[in-house]
Amino acid sequence: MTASLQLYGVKAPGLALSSKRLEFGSKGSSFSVTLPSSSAVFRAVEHSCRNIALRVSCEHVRVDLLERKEPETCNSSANGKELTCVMKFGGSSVESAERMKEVANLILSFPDERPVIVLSAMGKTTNKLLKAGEKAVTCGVTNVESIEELSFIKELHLRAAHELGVETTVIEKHLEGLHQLLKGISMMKELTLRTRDYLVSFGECMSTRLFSAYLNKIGHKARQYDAFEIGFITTDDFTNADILEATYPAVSKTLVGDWSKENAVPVVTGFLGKGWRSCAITTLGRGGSDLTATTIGKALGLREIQVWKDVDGVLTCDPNIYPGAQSVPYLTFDEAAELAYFGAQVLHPLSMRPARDGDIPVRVKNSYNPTAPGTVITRSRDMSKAVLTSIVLKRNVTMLDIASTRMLGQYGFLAKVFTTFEDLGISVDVVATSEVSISLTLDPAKLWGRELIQRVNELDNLVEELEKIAVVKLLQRRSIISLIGNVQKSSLILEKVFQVLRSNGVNVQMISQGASKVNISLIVNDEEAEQCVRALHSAFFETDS
Ligand SMILES: Nc1ncnc2c1ncn2[C@@H]1O[C@H](COP(=O)(O)OP(=O)(O)O)[C@@H](O)[C@H]1O
Ligand SMILES: N[C@@H](CC(=O)OP(=O)(O)O)C(=O)O
Repeated sequence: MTASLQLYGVKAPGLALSSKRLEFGSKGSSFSVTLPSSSAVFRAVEHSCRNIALRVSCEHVRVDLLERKEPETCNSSANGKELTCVMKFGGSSVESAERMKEVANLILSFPDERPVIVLSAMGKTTNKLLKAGEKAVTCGVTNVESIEELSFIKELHLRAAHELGVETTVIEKHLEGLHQLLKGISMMKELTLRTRDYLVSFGECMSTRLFSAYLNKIGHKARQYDAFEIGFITTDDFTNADILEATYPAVSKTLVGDWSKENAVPVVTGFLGKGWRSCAITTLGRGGSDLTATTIGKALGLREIQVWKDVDGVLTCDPNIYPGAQSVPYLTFDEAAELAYFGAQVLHPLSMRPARDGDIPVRVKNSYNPTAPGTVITRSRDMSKAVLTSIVLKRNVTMLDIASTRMLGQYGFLAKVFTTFEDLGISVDVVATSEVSISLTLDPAKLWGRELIQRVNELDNLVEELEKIAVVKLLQRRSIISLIGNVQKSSLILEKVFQVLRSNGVNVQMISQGASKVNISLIVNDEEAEQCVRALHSAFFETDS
């Protein structure tokens, strides 16, 4: 049999290839390929070859050869009907068998859609897995059995299998694997980031297997996929990996290829990928299934990406801060990205990128209230009447006031400050500058993700370094309140903001109107922040003016 193979690969950014020519050979066939030297990602060369698939790694480049038996078609199927959209369901949407049944009904209630389904782990499984891992580090091998979270996860998934009426065998291997892994962690007495990612992957691997088995049971043909097996290729930044370009053709090839042979609904694990260098399972950061969904949307050029949550779309503020938050009907990709980046849990911070690149609308819907219109996110929208869209709060932020001691000129000062951040690998969030001083906040997600001791050392080093050229004030426990909206109307927004803050006796410690044109950020003390958000919400969204 002759199979047509497509070759693609990923070159590590910034690395020169030691060899421009790679040679492959296996089972009676061999061929070589010249690698483009400049591009970070290449996708090249079609070969006829007797082998079906082989994987080659060399020092600076990884190359996957994927089976392809037919010339690449666009998204079409045996019966000529293409996949139409992605439907992603978060943990809250699939927290029990009952919810999975409702989600299945929901999917079937759109007979004109031929969706790719992306699922997160059931309910709070990811948190429980992490907790179980932490306990395993200290509890001793003989006590792993009695880790409460392990029993909870086992019971949750086995009960779900029973209630869905599917064979428990679909998840038994994973439950056993999880148990073994926890024993391993407990023997090693350590939980590395790499192991954490492997550990949490069990959640999505099991939820998708259960759901796919259920769809098949009710007569709706489905096929389960582990994202890390179908070409989700990522950086090796365990717990916070980024999707690499090579993912798009690979994912498209597998999903479209399989669909064209048999119209089985693809059910894909959210959140997971495979490190391009390590080949180990990676995760895309908490809430990463949104990014899985938008990546598939772009890879397949689908009409729409739907993310189904437990709220009526993106809301005017976090409903946990103010339950009266209202749903926002329209957003641009830029607004949604800014909102997610500045802390709105509802969307993964990087999830808008593939949707924006592919210009694919994202619809945020409520699986508990499917008739609610939700939020539609597109490239542009009518901003003529838009003032403020949403208020976002990011807590526990560290702020630095850095005032030049005038040992350096203005240019030298700014350059030195930012070089210091670069050298120490610390990300900055919000910045406001004057000629001789800078106020800025440090990205808490990056900083607080690190071990406490490392964090404290890093801050000490940072201050020490900056004190060579400046007087530095380190201010902890601050909050960023981000006002997402039409910055063209900033005077109007700020007028109202300062009225509200003044009447609430709140002092703003820093203010920044970013280049994004959709965000004004205010820094206040942590303890005043929630009250501020509520007052601002009431002024902007609950009065007529
Ligand atoms: N501005 C906001 N709009 C909507 N939800 C928000 C907002 N800010 C915070 N949230 C929280 O985000 C949750 C939904 O996100 P998430 O838990 O990641 O959903 P899922 O797990 O279903 O993907 C909501 O239940 C809500 O509590
Ligand atoms: N299960 C992962 C990934 C995810 O996206 O979850 P959710 O869709 O429930 O936010 C997490 O908890 O982070």
